[in-house]
Amino acid sequence: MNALLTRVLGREQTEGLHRVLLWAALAAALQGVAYALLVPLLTRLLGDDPDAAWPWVAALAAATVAYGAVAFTAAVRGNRFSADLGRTLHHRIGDHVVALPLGWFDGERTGALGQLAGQGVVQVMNAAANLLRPLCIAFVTPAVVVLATFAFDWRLALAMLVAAPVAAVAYRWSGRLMSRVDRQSHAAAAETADRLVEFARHQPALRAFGRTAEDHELLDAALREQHAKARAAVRVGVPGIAGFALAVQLCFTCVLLLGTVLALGGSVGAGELIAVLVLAVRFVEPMGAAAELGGSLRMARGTLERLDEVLAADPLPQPATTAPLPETYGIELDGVSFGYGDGRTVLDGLDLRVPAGHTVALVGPSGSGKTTVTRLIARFWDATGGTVRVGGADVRDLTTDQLMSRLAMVFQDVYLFAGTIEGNIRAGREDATDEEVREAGRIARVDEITERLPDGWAARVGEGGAALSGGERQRVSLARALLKRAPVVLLDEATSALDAENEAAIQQALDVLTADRTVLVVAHRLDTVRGADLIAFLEDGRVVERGTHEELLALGGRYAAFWGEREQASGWRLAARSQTRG
Ligand SMILES: Nc1ncnc2c1ncn2[C@@H]1O[C@H](COP(=O)(O)OP(=O)(O)OP(=O)(O)O)[C@@H](O)[C@H]1O
Repeated sequence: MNALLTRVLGREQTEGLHRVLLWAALAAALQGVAYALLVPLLTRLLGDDPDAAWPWVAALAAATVAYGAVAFTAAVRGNRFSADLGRTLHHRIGDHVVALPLGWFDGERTGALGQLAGQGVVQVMNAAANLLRPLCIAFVTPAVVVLATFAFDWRLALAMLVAAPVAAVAYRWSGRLMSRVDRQSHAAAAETADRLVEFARHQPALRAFGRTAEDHELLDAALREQHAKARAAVRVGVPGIAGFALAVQLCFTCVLLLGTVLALGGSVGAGELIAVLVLAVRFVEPMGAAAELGGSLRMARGTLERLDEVLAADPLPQPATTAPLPETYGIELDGVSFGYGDGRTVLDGLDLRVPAGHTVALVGPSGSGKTTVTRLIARFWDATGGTVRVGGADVRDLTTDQLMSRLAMVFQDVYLFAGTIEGNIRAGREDATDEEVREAGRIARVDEITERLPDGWAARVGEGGAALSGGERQRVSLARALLKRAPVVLLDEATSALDAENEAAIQQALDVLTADRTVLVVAHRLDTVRGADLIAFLEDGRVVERGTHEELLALGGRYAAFWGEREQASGWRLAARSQTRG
């Protein structure tokens, strides 16, 4: 457990936790001492000379005041520690997650991570603030009570001591039962959370296909599974908790019986018996509370284990020493192989060169790996074989900042941050002047959009840019790329057709963005393909043909066939359009 804590919380916070535990244990011990003082106090009070009780009253008062002060300090420290812990955990998760390869963030993990960083961290914080003290009381107070009883009557103390392992065994048994169902319930809850997020996010698509909550099968199945697990938790959990409570009560009854037998035998007086019974109650009560605390403690432990898994995921390795920044800006892929981890090979010994200042177009059938090539250059993933170089430097020898400062990326799925239009453009280069930001905006014709909006450049774009149209989002993202002024441009051309206004604006911005740059373009427009300095035709993760448009047409191979199909398709589109107009 300690190793798990150190891994997840870090050394400093684990030491902090030990200090909080120490204060809580001290408070619990003082509470035990106060209870123990009841024995001589009650014995004197119920005996022949009640005045002899006064010194014990004073001792009890002193122990109670000391307990109050220490318990208050323990509570304050516990709460302060809990707040620090929340911050630390969020930082640790954040720092680690930003260094993970993008391959780590598949749909399921993202949902689970959200739950872990939100609900999970709160659970651990609550455990630190509200669980440690009662837990110490549950174990330390009874221990002090047993020790005190030894001073008074060793037979009763022994009976309590025997009762402790019985209760401990029952506690472990009920805990084991519960933790199995806890794990299953948690997995079911995480799956339901994922499906709910998916259901909420993809409402347009679901509605378009007439899917309501009832017939969204995945969500429905997840909800059913969660319900079943919740019922199983009750089925298994209730006997566990009841069994533990029974064991505790049995122990108490045994002590009670023994005390009564001893009192009847005359070896213990009535006053002592009452005192010892009070102690016995104080002995079993905190142990009973342990059963309820156990559930929350197990959940906190489960959360720590899941956090441990996240923190154990290998980050994208960063170079030990920083390589000098490349002077030239060509791209080279040498014998690059890659798969997404599902056993399928996506790129298979791929060789590709984009000389500095040239434009290479990647074409090929859908799924041939064109987008994957751009992702490996941007090091969203590391190639499993071969080398990817930018400006002659292996991308693995460059820090993320170095590599990203070289690249401007324009991908199909544009994401805008939920800020203003201006803020989104500025994200391309934070230290750009206002004039530079506006200039980039003007080139991508974002000014035409801001003129229409009441807040102009300060108009908010909504989450992911939802307040703008698809074409408008692309224009803002292009302005962002333009502002970056990176020497290497990776471009995944949009496949979807845009209206004439957006199309013209985007083309104009792209012309500026790619002029005199090293450009690798996943090309879909025939003009882009034809205008490239070199075309690489990809099939099954390899470059099967390369050359200029004319050379490849003359070759009469895969590219020529592809070109023929595309031309025919665009001919059909043109014909269809002129027919509808006519
Ligand atoms: N994140 C991912 N996880 C698993 N497999 C993936 C992932 N992204 C792509 N693939 C798979 O890798 C293969 C290549 O995909 P890629 O997107 O590179 O192809 P593409 O040539 O760009 O296709 P398209 O022209 O349709 O965009 C495909 O079979 C695809 O299913």
